[in-house]
Amino acid sequence: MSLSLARLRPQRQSAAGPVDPDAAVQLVDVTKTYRSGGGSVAALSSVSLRVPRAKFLAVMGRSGSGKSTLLHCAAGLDVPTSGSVAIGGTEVSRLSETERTLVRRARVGFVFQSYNLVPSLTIEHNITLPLRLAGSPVDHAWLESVVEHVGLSDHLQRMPSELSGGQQQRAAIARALAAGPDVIFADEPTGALDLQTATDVLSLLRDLTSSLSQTVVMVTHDPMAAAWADDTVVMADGRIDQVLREPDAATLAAVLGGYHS
Ligand SMILES: Nc1ncnc2c1ncn2[C@@H]1O[C@H](COP(=O)(O)OP(=O)(O)OP(=O)(O)O)[C@@H](O)[C@H]1O
Repeated sequence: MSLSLARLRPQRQSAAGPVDPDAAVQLVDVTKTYRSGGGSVAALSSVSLRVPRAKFLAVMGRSGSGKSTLLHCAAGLDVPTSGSVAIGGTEVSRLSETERTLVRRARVGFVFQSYNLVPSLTIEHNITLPLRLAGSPVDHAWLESVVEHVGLSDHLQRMPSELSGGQQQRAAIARALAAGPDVIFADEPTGALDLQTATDVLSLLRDLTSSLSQTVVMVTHDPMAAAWADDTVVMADGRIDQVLREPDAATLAAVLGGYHS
């Protein structure tokens, strides 16, 4: 039997409650437990989170607080032990691995600290790779606008090694945007960049939410980076401990400092 996205249309009801079709991402009562050394670790405990469309959300918290686990579950890379995760109204937490892969390819973009571009492909082919993997046609008008948006129109035929770190990260952002995803997950996207280049990349992510109504969820340790987001959730011991609305970097640094003492 072939799988198609048509079969994975948005649902209105999930085992954990109603799915909100207007949310880009919705977690309801998500728990993730890992077995570890004969015992178990609760990496996420009863996490509920709704990320509206066109929001830029930062996720912070000290090491081990559950940020990566949250990102992996929210992006459909992993399934929760209990609770539900919906992306663009489709409950991914109850799909098979193959179905989740299809949803991810069509609806989720990823940006990583290390860019993860394929070194042997041109920038153009890197950007269109997710579309080709998904067997989707390349919408050239959309692609042109995305490439222009990230400022790489003159670099499409170059190889990744011929670009600066900031340019490579902008190519990775274009790749994440190419399929018109419900949400882009960015994991420490500026961790490898100098301050000015990091500022350019954060300004671009910020701009995507306003000009393209793109939802972005960014995990970061850096209060300066998180300050570019609309809101910041602070994780502690696998829970969302605080939600800060439009905090500035100084407020975030002070709040984060409290978790390290
Ligand atoms: N595969 C795994 N097996 C066992 N325990 C795990 C696994 N993955 C994560 N954990 C544990 O779950 C908890 C949350 O880990 P997670 O990686 O989500 O934290 P984090 O906030 O992303 O940390 P960091 O900032 O260091 O990346 C930690 O106690 C971690 O040791």
